[in-house]
Parts: sequence; structure tokens; C-alpha cells
Amino acid sequence: MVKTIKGIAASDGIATAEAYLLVQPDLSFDKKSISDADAEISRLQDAISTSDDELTKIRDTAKESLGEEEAQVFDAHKMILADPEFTGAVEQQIKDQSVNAEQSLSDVSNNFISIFEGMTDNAYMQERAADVRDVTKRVMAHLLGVALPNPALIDHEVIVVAHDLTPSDTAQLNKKYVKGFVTDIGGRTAHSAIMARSLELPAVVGTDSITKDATEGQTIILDGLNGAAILDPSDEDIKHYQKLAKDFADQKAEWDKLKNEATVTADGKHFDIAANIGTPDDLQGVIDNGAEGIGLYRTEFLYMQSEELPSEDDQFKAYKKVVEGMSGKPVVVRTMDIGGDKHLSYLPLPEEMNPFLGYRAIRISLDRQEIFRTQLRALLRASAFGKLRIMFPMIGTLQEFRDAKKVFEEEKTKLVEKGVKVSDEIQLGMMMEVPAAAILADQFAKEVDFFSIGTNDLIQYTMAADRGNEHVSYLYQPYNPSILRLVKHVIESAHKEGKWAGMCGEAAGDNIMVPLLLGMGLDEYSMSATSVLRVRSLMKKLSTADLKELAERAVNESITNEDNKKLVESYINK
Ligand SMILES: C=C(OP(=O)(O)O)C(=O)O
Ligand SMILES: [Mg+2]
Repeated sequence: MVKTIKGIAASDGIATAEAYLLVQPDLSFDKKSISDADAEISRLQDAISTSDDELTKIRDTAKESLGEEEAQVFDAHKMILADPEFTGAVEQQIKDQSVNAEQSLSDVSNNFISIFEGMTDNAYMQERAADVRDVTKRVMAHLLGVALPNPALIDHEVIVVAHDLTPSDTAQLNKKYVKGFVTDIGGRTAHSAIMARSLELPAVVGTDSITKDATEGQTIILDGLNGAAILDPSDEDIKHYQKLAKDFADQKAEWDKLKNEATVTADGKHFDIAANIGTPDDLQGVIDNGAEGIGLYRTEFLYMQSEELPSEDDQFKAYKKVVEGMSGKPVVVRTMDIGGDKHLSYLPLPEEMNPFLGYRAIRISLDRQEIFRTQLRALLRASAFGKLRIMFPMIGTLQEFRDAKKVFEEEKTKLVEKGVKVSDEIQLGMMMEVPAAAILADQFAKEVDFFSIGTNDLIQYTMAADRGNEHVSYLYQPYNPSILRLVKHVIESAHKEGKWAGMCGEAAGDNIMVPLLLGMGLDEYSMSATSVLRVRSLMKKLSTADLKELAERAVNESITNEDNKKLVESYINK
């Protein structure tokens, strides 16, 4: 029977395919005493050998579809299974303590994990903890006879159904077969949603219940435009959505015509529309969509896709590729923004009650300066190949900005002394995403070269509402006058000091927000590459002269987010 599940529209597009449940099974077990140790060891060996066969298959498929680097992690898993120190210890404990294989595996694995995680001065060994955890899960699933989802083995078109997808889960999806995803939790500005938009994968998040509603192999229509998943659709539904998909494709073809045009409003004012990227692989999408620069390169994805801290040379290659690939157009690179919902398996962070308010971004960089300095050296070297700008994430105090700038200057001086070529025109700016900094924007503006407003975090922190929590997603209110006042203050403060202000949060590509931002004089708009042409088309129809007054009303007269949504809608439809 047809069932429609509502959620949050996270990435545009419509897709129809079979459901693939990416759901972690229950791996809990009871401790049992056993009398026949040999039989128990043979059960363990069967589970290990099945896991090993499975890993060979996964590695080969991953290599073909995702590349050598992504496949290497599975080799590391196979090595653990082949390591007699690990498997021998599990067998020994079964014999010595007469316990079941599940208990012994769990004890030995926990022991290895805590030893590896304790090696705080050896990043390589720390990484092995994540591998042991993963491989233990696989063997445990076989011991318990439950199925573990293996997304790397997907070989036909599917829509992934999951409770949640981490950014690294999302990075591993093979676009050839995965046509979209739908999750129980999450919000529009969570990083997996942002990645879905850059991968052009339709996505619906925050449905609350999709993992319970959908069954493996069931047909799903995913409506990423309106935020719905239709399970077991009728012929009529299929026809309706085919029409919607066609209209969307026609609309996109219309926008495509603007690809080689500059972004100019109806009254002849030029604005820069830039794109946000996560990896150098996203560059093609930026060029295909005619962006006038890169306004945010989220470099943490380079760290997340690596098995260890990326070396200076590896980083240099990635940054050079992006800067060079943009052929002289500006590229704003943000230094590593780890923490919150972005993790590195090889850099275990302390368990925190509130990770978004914790040890993250510039706070880590200033504390672990060897990581920060390596990144800055790689960036400085890449600066010789194009128009590089650097910004720091999560700056909350002027002291943090000054400290980060000092480290940058020190690394620059050292490289110049060594005769390394670096650009003398690198602008240094900051993300405006912490309310404390936005309120003091007038003071920061004297010391930075530019601001880039990160509305995803600025809204989360101003409204005190977790950006990834669907239960409070109604508080994601970009047009709320409280947010608009902060944004206006940031833009005006920049302009007073002769600096520029951009926005790289998701709101920069929002149809209601854009007219307000034009009215406030925002200089640069950076968004998912797939939004660039839609926004260029919108700006062509707008006149900044009228919008100044509209923005004034939105900031000074309106009280709610809804008021402002209506205000802009009635202006556009007039
Ligand atoms: C652009 C932003 O950064 P991120 O989404 O990576 O936190 C933001 O916070 O708005
Ligand atoms: Mg942010």
C-alpha cells in the first residue's frame, strides 16, 4: 500500500529506485560459559574466514567504484584478521576462561582499542583503533548470524535508507548506483545534506521513522524538492513524479543558459556568486555551473578522507589543484574545521556533552599547532599558483584571530627565508559564525581582510538549536530579524573599513534570503555549485534599489521569520 513519509527537503531532485537499508544490526550478546573450547574456536574461525572473504569482495568493488585510496581501509581490516596476535588472543581466552567466542572477541578487541587509543604520540597506532572496532563488528555479526550492511557492495540502483549518515558515510556512496538517500534524523544544514547537494543526489532527512517504515527492496520515490518519500507508489504517483522530474529538468536546462554570464542585477550591479566545495573532485561541478570563484573550500574533508593526518605535500597538491583549476578566480580556503559532526578516526577527540560547543575548528588548530602549521605551509606554497584567500573557522574572539594570523605570518616568513615562492597578496579572513564575533564585527573588521558569514552555525548558535536535530529544525530561521540584524551589522562593519563581506552558509543560496542580502549590500554569495545558476537567474530579475528598503523593513519592522518570508514573497510576486 502506498505510504508517504514526510521529511525535510535536503537536496533537490527526484529519484525512484529500490530501498537499501543501511541500518546497523543489534550486535548485543550474552556472556556464556562453554564446555567445548575447540568447537567454539572453530565457530570463531568460520566467522573470521567469512569476514575475510567478504572484505576481499568489498575491497575489490570499492577499488573499482571509489578508487584505490578508499579501498585501502579494507586491506587494513584484512591484516587485523590475519594477525595471530589478535586472533590468537581471542582463541586463548576462549580456552583459558571457557567463555563464548563473542565475549572473548569483545574483551580482546576492547583491550587492543584502549592500548592503541592510549598511544597519544603515535597517530598511526591511534588510527588502528578504528580499524579494530570496525573489523570486530564484522566478525561479531557473523558470530551472531546477523547481516551487516555493506554499502561498498551495492551493484544496482538504490535509494539508501538510514537512521543517519555521517559525512564519511556520504563520501563513500557510489553515485553510479545510489540515486538518493533518506534518513530518520538530520537537518538541512547538517554536513551530509550539504554533501548530497554537491553530489547532486536528491535527499530527504529528518523523517523520524523511515528506517521503520521502509523495507529492503521496496520501491521508493524520493522527492527531494518537497521533502517526501513515497513507499510502494501507485502508477498514478509514478506518473505524477515523472512529470515533476521533467519540469525540474526543464527548469535546470533554462538556468544552464546562464552558465557563461556574469551575475548582474536588473539595475546593472555585479555580484560574485561563488561555490562551496569539499574536495578537489568538486572542481568540475564548480566550473560546469559557471561559478565566479570558490567561496568556501571545506578542507576538513581532505583530512576525513585520509587514513592519517595528510602530509604537507599531499595537502599542497590538493590546494594547488583547486587554486590552479580556478584559473585566477578567487579561492577561499578554510582551515580545518574538525569537531561537531565531523570526526577523524586517527585524531580521537575527548567525549563531549556538546560537541558543537566544544573542542573544534580553530580551537583545535591553535592547540595542536603542528597540524595547523603543516596546513598553513601547504596553503602558502599553493598560493603561488592562483588567487588564494584563507579564512579561519569558528573565530569567537579577536585574540583567536590574532593568534591564528601570527602563526600564519611565522610560517610565511620561514618559507620566504628558505626561498619558497609564496604570494604576497593572500587575504586573511574569518568565518562569521559565532554570535559573539558577529556582535563585535566592527572591531574585527579593522583587522581582517574579509568576513564570510557562516549562517549554518550562526543560526544554530544564535537560536540555540542544534543544526542536525530534526526536533528543533523549526528554529532554523534565516529570516528571523535577530539573524538579519547580525548579518546587516557584519556587512556594514566590513564596508566601513573598506573590506568585503560574503556568505558561505546555506542561506546564501536561498531564494527568500538573496533579495534581503542584496538589499543589505552583501558582496559575495557562496553556495552549493548546483544552486549557482538558480541564484544567478533570480538576481537578474531583481533591482537593488528597491531591495534596500525591503531589507530595512525586514530588519526593523518585522518580528518573525514568517513575516519576512511573506514580505519577500509578496515583493517577488508583485
Ligand atoms: C558554512 C558554514 O560552515 P560549516 O557548514 O562547514 O559549519 C556555516 O557554519 O555556515
Ligand atoms: Mg560552520
